[in-house]
Amino acid sequence: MIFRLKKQTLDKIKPTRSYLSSLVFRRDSHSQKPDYDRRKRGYERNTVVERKKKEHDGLFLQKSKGQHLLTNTRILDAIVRSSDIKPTDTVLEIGPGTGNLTMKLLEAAHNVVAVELDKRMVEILRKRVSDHGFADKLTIIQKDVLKTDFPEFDLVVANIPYNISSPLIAKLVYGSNTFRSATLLLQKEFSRRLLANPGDSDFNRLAVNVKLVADVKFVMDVSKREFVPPPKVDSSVVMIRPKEVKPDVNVQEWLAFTRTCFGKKNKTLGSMFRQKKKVMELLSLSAGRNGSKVGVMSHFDSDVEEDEDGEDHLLCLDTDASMFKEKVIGIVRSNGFEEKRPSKLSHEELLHLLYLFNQAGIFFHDISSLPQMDDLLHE
Ligand SMILES: C[S@@+](CC[C@H](N)C(=O)[O-])C[C@H]1O[C@@H](n2cnc3c(N)ncnc32)[C@H](O)[C@@H]1O
Repeated sequence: MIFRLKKQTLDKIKPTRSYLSSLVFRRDSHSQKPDYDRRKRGYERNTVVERKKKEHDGLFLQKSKGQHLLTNTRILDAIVRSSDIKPTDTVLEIGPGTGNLTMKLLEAAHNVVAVELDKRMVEILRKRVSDHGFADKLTIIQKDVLKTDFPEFDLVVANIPYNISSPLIAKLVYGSNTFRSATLLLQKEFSRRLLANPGDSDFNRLAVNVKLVADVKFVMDVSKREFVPPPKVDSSVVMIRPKEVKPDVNVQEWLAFTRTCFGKKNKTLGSMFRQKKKVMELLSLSAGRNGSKVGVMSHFDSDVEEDEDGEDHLLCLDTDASMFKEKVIGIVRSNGFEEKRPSKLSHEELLHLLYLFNQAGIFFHDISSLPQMDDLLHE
């Protein structure tokens, strides 16, 4: 068993075998083996060094909560400058941690609403803010940001935990709050995906969904060395600005449609909509919408064969299903989409294709399931 140590104690530790085994790794005196294995000692000494790296002012930082604190003042200032905060603004900060960014935001904004999951962080933040005389300007909500209804705010500025990037951005851009912009520190790779445009090789479902309703601008890259503890990957700051005029489309229908279109990388729309599984799924969803019952799924489970492209073909078709498949393919073909790849299409083209499907009574979203706003990325 390894005991947790205070920072002061850790600072005193010299990584020598005798000191570590006497102080750090002492179990109870009875169970301690006199000839403790050398390799095991080395491993445990490394563990202490690793633990020490994850400690910040005596606070153990948890990777599972994405606790990588941004410590470089120059970068914190640059983020605040690029966020375009007005002195009258209410800023929403997600994951304030110990308050490195919060302090800067409090100087620039009228007030800050900070949503933080970790009680220990909340205590440190509260004390730090009140020591600097800013307590009146800060509201802390100690909750999981994904399960919190936001109060009104003008801007979001945050160094967020990377593991919730996709659902959090979905909550912001497809949620009910109106705001000017969200300046977010994200994993570099994720921000590149978010910034991709139609025609780019990496244009993807995340970008197509976010950019339907918002503009995304690159602000700057931030090296992993600027964080304590350093994460494994570099980061980037991006600014997301909700569009003033958003397309008139059912969001759930759009999200389900893009899940289909971007589900298989590099497939043409023709081959996508020829897949047996997809045709049957659409038939079932659309029949449900149009008020008729279909029980055709089971007819086909045993009547499918795969060609050399890995595509499923229906061999023995029920008349309804066969006609439905022709209808689906007909829409894709007659509008010139058959040979196109979704990553090459503009929003206008994708919206037009969805419109054509819906007009023909073909739907993508299962109205009996719960709304899935957090699903921007998953295929
Ligand atoms: C990357 S750290 C940023 C800390 C601070 N803003 C900074 O820049 O130094 C992310 C913070 O988000 C908090 N956090 C993680 N998951 C959260 C969630 N679901 N809701 C709210 N806060 C969360 C963590 O506890 C941590 O303090």
